[in-house]
Amino acid sequence: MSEGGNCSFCSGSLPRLEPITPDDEDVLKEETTVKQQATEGDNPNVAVQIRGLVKTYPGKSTGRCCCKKRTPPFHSVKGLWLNVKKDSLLCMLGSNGSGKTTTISCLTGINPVTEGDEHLQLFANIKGLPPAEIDTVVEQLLSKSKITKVASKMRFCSYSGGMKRRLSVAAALIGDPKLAILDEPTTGMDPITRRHVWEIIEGAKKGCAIILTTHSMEEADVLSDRIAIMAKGRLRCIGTSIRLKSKFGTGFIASVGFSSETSQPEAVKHFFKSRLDMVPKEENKSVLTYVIPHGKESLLTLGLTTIEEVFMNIAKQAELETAIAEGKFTTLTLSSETSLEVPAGSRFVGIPGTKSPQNPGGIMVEVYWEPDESGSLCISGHSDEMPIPPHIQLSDPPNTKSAKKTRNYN
Ligand SMILES: Nc1ncnc2c1ncn2[C@@H]1O[C@H](COP(=O)(O)OP(=O)(O)OP(=O)(O)O)[C@@H](O)[C@H]1O
Repeated sequence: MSEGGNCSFCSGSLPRLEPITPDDEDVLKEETTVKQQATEGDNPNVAVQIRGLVKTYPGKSTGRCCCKKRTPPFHSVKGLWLNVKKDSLLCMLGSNGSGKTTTISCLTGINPVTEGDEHLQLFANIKGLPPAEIDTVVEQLLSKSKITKVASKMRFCSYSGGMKRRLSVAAALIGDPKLAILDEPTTGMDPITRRHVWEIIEGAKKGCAIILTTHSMEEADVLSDRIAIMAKGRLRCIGTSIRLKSKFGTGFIASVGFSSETSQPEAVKHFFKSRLDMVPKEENKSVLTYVIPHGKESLLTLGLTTIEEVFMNIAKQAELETAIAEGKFTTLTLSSETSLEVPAGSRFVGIPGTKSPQNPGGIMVEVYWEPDESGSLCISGHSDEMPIPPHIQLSDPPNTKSAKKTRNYN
């Protein structure tokens, strides 16, 4: 399919996006499976198949009259191959601007695609309910979405944002559709209402394929059969929550809580130090948190890391790639007040000029990142300075200006 009438720069046609081979084995496998199924014919277990979706927005005009310029075209989705299976929920995660809504808008036809097919093996039922069933169904809808009798007499426009969303989710799922697409269905809901909506969604999975986008990692963990994480318009990983946690999590999280002042955090710290040679990742009055690397888990009984950590690792990797490609750097100010320019998302940063006979590799810090309100990564802190351990690989940045300040990162 093509997006007729949209001209880019001066040529009148949007530039084609060169196919990008995924780095991740599961993303590559998904792409290969979809391509194979597309050639061989329909797969009865698949409700929606996205075949090489590309969405390119034309550049915008800036300036006036003779000074008019166009910004370059922007590839919002860069070749997405994805199966959504029947009777299951696929959750799409991604930072702001990663391309989730664009994908959904292309799927629902709100937005024309630039390249690719979307192939719906099952269409959502047009809800042609028999008139005799309508009253019962409406009552079920209101009770499922926990809209009270008083509220049911109010106009929809005077509902709160949370009530509107709750009713919209129930309305989307009523009448047993075969496919439901829910774009951030629980945004802005209080935790209790959110749980009601989760129950509605969970109950609707049988007989229905659901595509859901969210910024809530807990929601993704609770509801998903598979999770797809997008970054910068590309699918970066796909799989069950357990698969992603064991593949992308740095290990296991152990949180040790202290219920009274008589508890002994020092004894716990000593245990972890002597048994696993580890210091707490986070520490406050009542909890010590440790990240146990893969390989050491057999020494303790542990739970897997969270989807939030998986998401942050994927987002950091994507930011790092872009920062390196575009030469974008962020200022890291160390406790010693030294400032270094580091690519966004870099985890281990070597400090220039710290090589010594005691520390022949030099000194480094681990940098902590968190998303800001717009979803971009910003520095939330850094570890104490420490000698660079032999197993940590730091590479030289390509930016010579910054290389003067920051020699190493990864
Ligand atoms: N009409 C448009 N013209 C140009 N660029 C657009 C347009 N719509 C979206 N984009 C760009 O496409 C990218 C993907 O946007 P999209 O809304 O799909 O992201 P998202 O993952 O849904 O983000 P969010 O979590 O904030 O909803 C963004 O960089 C956005 O600025």
